[in-house]
Amino acid sequence: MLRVTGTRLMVTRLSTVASVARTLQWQRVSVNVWTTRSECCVTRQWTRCYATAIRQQRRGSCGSRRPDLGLRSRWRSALAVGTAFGIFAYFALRRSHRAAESPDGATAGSRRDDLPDIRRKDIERHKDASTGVWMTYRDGVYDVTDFVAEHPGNKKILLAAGGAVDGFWDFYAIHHTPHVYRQLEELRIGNLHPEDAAQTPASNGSSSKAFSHEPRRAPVLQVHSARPFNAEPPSELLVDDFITPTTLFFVRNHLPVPAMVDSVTVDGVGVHRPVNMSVSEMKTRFEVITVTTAMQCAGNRRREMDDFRSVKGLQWGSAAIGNAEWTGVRLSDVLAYAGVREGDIEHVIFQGGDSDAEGTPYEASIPAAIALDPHRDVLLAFEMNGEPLAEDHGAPCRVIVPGFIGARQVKWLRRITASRAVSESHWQRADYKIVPDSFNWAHDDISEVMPIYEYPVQSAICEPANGSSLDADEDTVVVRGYSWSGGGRGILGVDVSVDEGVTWRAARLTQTPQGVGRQWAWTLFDVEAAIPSDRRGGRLDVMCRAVDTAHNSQPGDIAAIWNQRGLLHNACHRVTVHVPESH
Ligand code: HEM
Repeated sequence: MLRVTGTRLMVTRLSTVASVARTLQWQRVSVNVWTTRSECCVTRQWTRCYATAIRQQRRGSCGSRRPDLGLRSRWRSALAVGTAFGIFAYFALRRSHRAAESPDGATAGSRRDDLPDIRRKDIERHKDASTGVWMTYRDGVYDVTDFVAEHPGNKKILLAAGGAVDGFWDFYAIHHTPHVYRQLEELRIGNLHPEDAAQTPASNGSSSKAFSHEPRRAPVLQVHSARPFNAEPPSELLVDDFITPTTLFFVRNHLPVPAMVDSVTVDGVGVHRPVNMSVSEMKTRFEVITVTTAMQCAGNRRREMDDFRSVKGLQWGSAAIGNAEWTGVRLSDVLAYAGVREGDIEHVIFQGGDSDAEGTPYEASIPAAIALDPHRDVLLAFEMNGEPLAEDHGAPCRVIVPGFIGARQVKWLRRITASRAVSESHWQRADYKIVPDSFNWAHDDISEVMPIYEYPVQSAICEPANGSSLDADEDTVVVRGYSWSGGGRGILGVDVSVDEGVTWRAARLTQTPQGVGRQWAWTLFDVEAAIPSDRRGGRLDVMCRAVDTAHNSQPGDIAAIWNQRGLLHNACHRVTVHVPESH
């Protein structure tokens, strides 16, 4: 990899260098030159590029004539354009560096004067690993070859190989975040040639139709992605109620909300009696129960992990969690009715009604031992907090798997399949997995990595809010937050520190009685702590850490659990507040 930080030019593969050089008709430029990690060396190459272009313009050359790149003519050209180019290059580079460093919706994919123009026909030739994979976004050209294996959306990215991502991102609008723009610009190799830019196909409007079932949402939600909708409430509001109001419950949609269909089928290995039933049939055929359980997105607190070291994914704060009362029928009853027996199957697959641009539905699976165990309280739920499910939460019926990450609790449930293997979906096989730093994306197989199911022990401070200012009249600070552990493990205690972890105080816990091993609901905690006098007029760090009933505690720092998808961030939580001088 050749990285030239001075110009923010990043070229990821030698083959790319060669291809760019070919594109620009630099056949005589030795690729060896490019491997030198010297900024001025590369700058010289770009100088040549401009020089050649200017020479061609003077000659009225259409570019089909190969420029003379012999040593003497190179120097003559460089001298001829030297001064003018220096001034021009300085301002051009400065402008494009700014765009490259912190691209936003306006600057991502905009032209950069420090990069070459590349013709569409050359981009179209780069469609697979043998040629390298290139694609465009607006006026930008990107080499994503090495990124494909690491792409959180897996092979989907190849749909845009050799072409434009713009239309795909109308649908997968989860990409329109500063975070993705930044990653994208790191892969930048050039500009789409101005003559080809006009031909980039516009959106055909199909994404608007796909998103025609989106419901109205509470304005209080902080939106991370509008399409598909992903949002969380302000964390201070989370601790006001033990049961999170539905309108404040975080929403994690991978795909557009589908049209409502009231039918769930059961099929697959060992199914002697295929089932196709509506919610009202479920209610009459099976016992209806209510389970109080927290649900947490596997990406909750990702933003903190990203602050430590960059990760890939939506920048969730600490409120991608909620605690609700879910009413429905036991999955174990439904599977028994269909004739499925333990021993026949290894996994149960859930298919949602939401599907991607190619019509592939969202899918996830859970181990059969969990699905068939009535004590695990896995539900086909049709009510949340005493009301029929809201559209954003899977109406009319969704799966609830207490103690598991949210991604396995499939919304808009259409189909349940008893199976010997896990779901084939990319969300099961390639995403929602944590790989070690040693994982080699080019050679190791992500589908061999264990999927995440249960959540580890977690706690977070919701009040005071990070970055807020305490009241000057107060000598104490009231700290409130939530705690939870996956797998039915309850919370034994939560400790809070206001002196950088030197001393800790036990917080008061608010819990609901649930059976041992079935403690699905969260625990709220609060404590009032004296503000250390030496903090007046400065900042105060407030920390919390929880211990679950299996005596697991939260890791002290992020380094040990950092992973590139930013999943399961449960390191000790810390907020920093300002303490004014007392009056
Ligand atoms: C070209 C550069 C691209 C970059 C830098 C990129 C980056 C990302 C990132 C960071 C995510 C994680 C989002 C999250 O879960 O929070 C993601 C997810 C995804 N991407 Fe891309 N992507 C690219 C191209 C594409 C293309 C061309 C497609 C489709 C044709 C695509 C389809 C998807 C899908 C389906 C997901 C999963 C969404 C989900 O599970 O919610 N991506 N991508």
